[in-house]
Parts: sequence; structure tokens; C-alpha cells
Amino acid sequence: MHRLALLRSLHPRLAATQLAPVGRVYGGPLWAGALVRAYSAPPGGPKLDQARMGQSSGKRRSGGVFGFQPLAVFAAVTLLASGYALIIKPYLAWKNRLDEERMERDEEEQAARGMFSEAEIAKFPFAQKTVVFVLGGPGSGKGTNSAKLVDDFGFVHLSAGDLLREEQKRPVSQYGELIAHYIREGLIVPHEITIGLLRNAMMSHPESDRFLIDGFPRNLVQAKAFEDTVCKPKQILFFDCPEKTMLDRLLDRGKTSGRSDDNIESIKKRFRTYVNDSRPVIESYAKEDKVMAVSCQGTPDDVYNVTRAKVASCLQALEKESGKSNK
Ligand SMILES: Nc1ncnc2c1ncn2[C@@H]1O[C@H](COP(=O)(O)OP(=O)(O)OP(=O)(O)O)[C@@H](O)[C@H]1O
Ligand SMILES: O=c1ccn([C@@H]2O[C@H](COP(=O)(O)O)[C@@H](O)[C@H]2O)c(=O)[nH]1
Repeated sequence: MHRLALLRSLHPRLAATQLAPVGRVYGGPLWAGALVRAYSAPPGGPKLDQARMGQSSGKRRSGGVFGFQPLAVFAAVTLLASGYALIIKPYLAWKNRLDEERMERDEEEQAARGMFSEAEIAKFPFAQKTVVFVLGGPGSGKGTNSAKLVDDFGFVHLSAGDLLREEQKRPVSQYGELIAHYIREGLIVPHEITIGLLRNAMMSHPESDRFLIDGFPRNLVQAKAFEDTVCKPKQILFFDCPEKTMLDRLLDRGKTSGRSDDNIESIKKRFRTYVNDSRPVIESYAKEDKVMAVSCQGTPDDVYNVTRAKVASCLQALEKESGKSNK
């Protein structure tokens, strides 16, 4: 039924009242207002315009309590309901949407920074994990062999370079540009960023006891910072490779890798960083008798066979040692 007809059917007074057509949006309150005004008019009496201008008299209410009040209540309720529907409800929905968007943004930023709470970090048993650093020059075969060790020994493989590249690509990362620059220039990204990513990645695998950390630490400062804030490595797996072999492999990989640093300019810078900053880390751990060296010369299978044998005996020795210390 048309709203005007409906209103008029509610009370005879309305039939005698000229109700102006109203717009769609404010229809509710205006209809309700019209209803109230209709009751301010005598039967067959002043037009709505007059009522609006306050020209109607008190006598008009002589229509009687029974005719008047229910509709006045109805008008008030309609007014309130319309106000709620048109103003308060949309406002609350808008506010909720803003809150939800803010929470989503916070969660994304938190994920981007890879943050666990301080309490969660403090509780995580890093010292009980078997961490093996996988070191060697750029293109020496660290990634290739680490992937195979995962299958054979159940390690979780964490490549520091991969984690940095992932972080760089995250749209909300505050470090994206910085990381891109350091990688292209073959420089070492500030260790707080890399260690944060590594720690987060380790904590994302609470079920695992074995971690291969590939391509880290790149210098002595990183090594010390990791030992101080995360844990000491149990062993270092070092791929020993001549520069010429590494160069050939990297240039070959560069044909398909899409990496911003697999080009001759970046490769030369990476070699310089390796000689000046990363070799001293291997030498330092060698003094602690923690380095297993594997020659990267030979086919991938040859190199992996040697690697697997060395890692197997290393893990055996570590288990023996921990068995002794548990007694
Ligand atoms: N023994 C091998 N013989 C021939 N090619 C190999 C051998 N080992 C690895 N490669 C190839 O050399 C390239 C570099 O290997 P890989 O990516 O494992 O090195 P990486 O040390 O992880 O390098 P980066 O430090 O730059 O990440 C790859 O294209 C890989 O397929
Ligand atoms: O601990 C790290 C590891 C890596 N980087 C930077 O990333 C590139 C690429 O590393 P790959 O191990 O070859 O994937 C490296 O040249 C550094 O620029 C780093 O800063 N810190």
C-alpha cells in the first residue's frame, strides 16, 4: 500500500490533511513529522502549511485521547526508528569498518615485521635447537645442498638471502628499499633486520629441532649478535669453491633467476664482500673447530654425497654428546 494511503487509513484526520510529497531519503522522519502535524490540525481544518507555521489552536486536540495518543506514540517511534536507521546505524557501521581496517593494517604490519612478542621470544627454546650455519661464497652451492639435506635429515632450511628478498617484496615493509639497495650492491644488510627475520622464521617452526641457516652470518658482527641474542651454532658447513667456478655458475643462474644481483657488476661486489667480511667468520669458527669443509668441485651429486656423509657423522656426534650431557 502507498505510504500516504497507509497513513490516512490510520486515522480519519489524515484524510482531510494535505500532506506534501516528501523526498525518499528523509521520507521516514518527514512522514512521521507530517503525521504529528496532521494531529495538530482540526478536522477539515488548516492545511499543513498553516500547521507548520504554528497557526493551529489547542482546541484541535479535542479529537480525544483514544484517537490521538496511539498515533502520536507511533509518530514518535517512527521518528526515532528513522533517526536510528538513517543516522546512528550508518555511523556505527562506518566506525566498525574503520576499526576493522585499522586492525587488519596492524596485523599486516606486525606480520611484515615478523614480530613475536618479547614474552614469546624470551620463552622460545633457541638454545635447545641444533643450528648449522651453511657458509661459502656466492654461488658455491649452499642453497642446492641445503635443499637436499632437508629431505635426508629433516632440517628446516632458512636462507637469509631468501628471507631478505621476501621481506623486500612485502608491500608494507619499511625495509623494502633498503634491502633492495644492499642486495644490488652486494652489501650486508644491518644485522638487526636479518636476525629479526631469522628468529621469526625459527619461531614459526616450533616443532623442528634442526635448522640450516644458509648464507648467514656474513660478518663477525652478525655472528656475535646472533650468538648473543639467539643461540650458538652447533656446526658450520662450508662450501669451498674457487672464484672462477662461482662466477660461471652465477652468470649461468642469472639467465633465469631474475635476481637483481646475478649480473657481473653485482657479482664482483659480492665477491669483495665475501673476501673482506665473510671469510673471517669461517676462519673464526675454524679456530673453534666447528667447520666441516666440502669442496664444491664435481657434479651436484658428487658434492652432495660428500656433504651428506659429513652431516650424518656430525649429527651422530652431536647426539652422542647430548646423550652424555643428559646423563
Ligand atoms: N656441483 C655443481 N655443479 C654445477 N652447478 C652447480 C653445482 N652446485 C650448484 N650448482 C648451480 O650453481 C648455481 C649456484 O648454486 P646455489 O644457488 O646453490 O649457490 P648458493 O651458494 O646458494 O648461491 P647464493 O649465495 O648466491 O645464493 C645454481 O644454478 C646451481 O644449480
Ligand atoms: O645475512 C645476510 C644474507 C644476505 N644478505 C644480502 O643478500 C644478498 C644475497 O644473499 P644470498 O645468500 O646470495 O642469497 C647478499 O649479497 C647480501 O646483500 C645480507 O645482507 N645478509
